[in-house]
Amino acid sequence: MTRGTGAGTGIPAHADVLTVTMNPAVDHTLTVEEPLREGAVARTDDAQFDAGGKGINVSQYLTALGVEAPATGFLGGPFGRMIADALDDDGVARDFVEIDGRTRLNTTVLSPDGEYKINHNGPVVDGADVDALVERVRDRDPDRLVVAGSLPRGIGADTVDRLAEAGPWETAVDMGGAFLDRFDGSYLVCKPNRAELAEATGREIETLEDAASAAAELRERGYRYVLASLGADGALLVSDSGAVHARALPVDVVDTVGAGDAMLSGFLAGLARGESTEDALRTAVVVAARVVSVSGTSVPAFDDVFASRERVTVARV
Ligand SMILES: O=P(O)(O)OC[C@@]1(O)O[C@H](CO)[C@@H](O)[C@@H]1O
Repeated sequence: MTRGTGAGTGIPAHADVLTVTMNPAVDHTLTVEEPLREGAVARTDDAQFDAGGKGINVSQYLTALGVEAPATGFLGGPFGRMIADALDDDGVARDFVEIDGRTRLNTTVLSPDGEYKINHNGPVVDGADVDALVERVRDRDPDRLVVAGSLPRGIGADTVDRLAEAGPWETAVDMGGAFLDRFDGSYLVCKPNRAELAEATGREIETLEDAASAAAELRERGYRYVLASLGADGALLVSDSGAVHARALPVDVVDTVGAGDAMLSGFLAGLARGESTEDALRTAVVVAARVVSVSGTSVPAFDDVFASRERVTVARV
């Protein structure tokens, strides 16, 4: 059955966490047995389609972790309907603004020689769509708002500040490095990866100490926490009490798509459960390890995530 892309059923009147994905995507993951060759057609039986876009992934991961986290943003066209249907099927509440443009399709190719990702820039969104989105967020009056992923054409960093300042909620952002020093508001947390941290601060990041001092500099620009995802080097959390590093867990990586979203989800789930920030960092690392062990942005089993956090070693930097 095809349903509309706007509001689903079961959207709560008040949300603990509400995610905003302004540029959602269907994530198309293809696995090929041979490296791609120019001029040759690669064929595969192995194709997967997931509802994606960073905020949508956070909603899916948080919902699976037991934290109610409806999703909003912009959806349109056939891929928008696929995403709406997938969220309904997975029990993730949604309340999107329907746009005239088409939601995008992003492709990941998993090949023996590596992981290739191609992201479309997405549709154009206009001022009336943004006004409608601000109203959706106000209607849900969340405790925490997560604004994540790239912005569709026609939208700038000021829209993120507008969403953050439209009510009393705390806002987490997960966006490209070029944006992270452009916001005027105060934010709960940002989650750069190493490249984004380097881009946001104009610094070279080679060591953990480099990452910690770049994150401390970024924090001064309006974030209570900077949660930096460092891939195989684990994660770093910088707050007003200094920098803490968590080692990554050993894991067989299938692909890294969604790893950062998983890390932010684990951190927010930890905070929602009243964990200390160090324990929330541990939870973040466990959730990210689970997500990289499955392909695409599908949701892995999270059964004993909270018990497993004791396996993560943390140390002050
Ligand atoms: O183009 P953006 O918005 O920066 O990133 C979009 C995206 O790559 O991020 C998610 C993984 O983090 C995927 O679900 C999705 O395809």
